[in-house]
Amino acid sequence: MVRLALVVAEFNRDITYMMEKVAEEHAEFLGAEIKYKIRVPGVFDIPLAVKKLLEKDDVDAVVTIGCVIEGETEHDEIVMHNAARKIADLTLQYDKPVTLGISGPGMTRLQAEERIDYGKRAVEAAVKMVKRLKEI
Ligand SMILES: Nc1c(NC[C@H](O)[C@H](O)[C@H](O)CO)[nH]c(=O)[nH]c1=O
Ligand SMILES: CC(=O)[C@@H](O)COP(=O)(O)O
Repeated sequence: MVRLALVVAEFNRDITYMMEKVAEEHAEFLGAEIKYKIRVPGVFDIPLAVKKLLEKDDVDAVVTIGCVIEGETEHDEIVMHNAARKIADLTLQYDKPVTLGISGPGMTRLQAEERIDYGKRAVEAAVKMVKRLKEI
């Protein structure tokens, strides 16, 4: 059984809550176990939580869930690009899949509501990566 950990950003909680539930439902459908779930204030805060979870021996992969919605400035770009870069760095550093279930940047709230399935996609990718990496 694939053992997952979820890191969920609370910022835009009305949207990330739905992303979280869809992701959990898909993990159950795939027969994967969610061993840990941690909520963080926002997407920018995700990498440290990912690092702590990757250090656990009973975690095969980490799924990140969040939603970055544009404001009046380009702050959304800063949040997303830095978080995404560190997430990519961590997956290579710890040799475990860390998948990106974070929508945005440059996104309106309506566009975010249309992308609730990003968390589901990230669960799918995490399970596939764990299984396929074991084959090589
Ligand atoms: N604007 C969004 C944020 N901003 C907050 C940061 O992610 C972070 O929590 C803060 O800078 C403190 O470290 N976060 C999101 O998840 N989504 C946004 O649209
Ligand atoms: C992406 C965010 O943090 C967002 O709340 C920033 O809004 P603003 O660009 O208006 O400061």
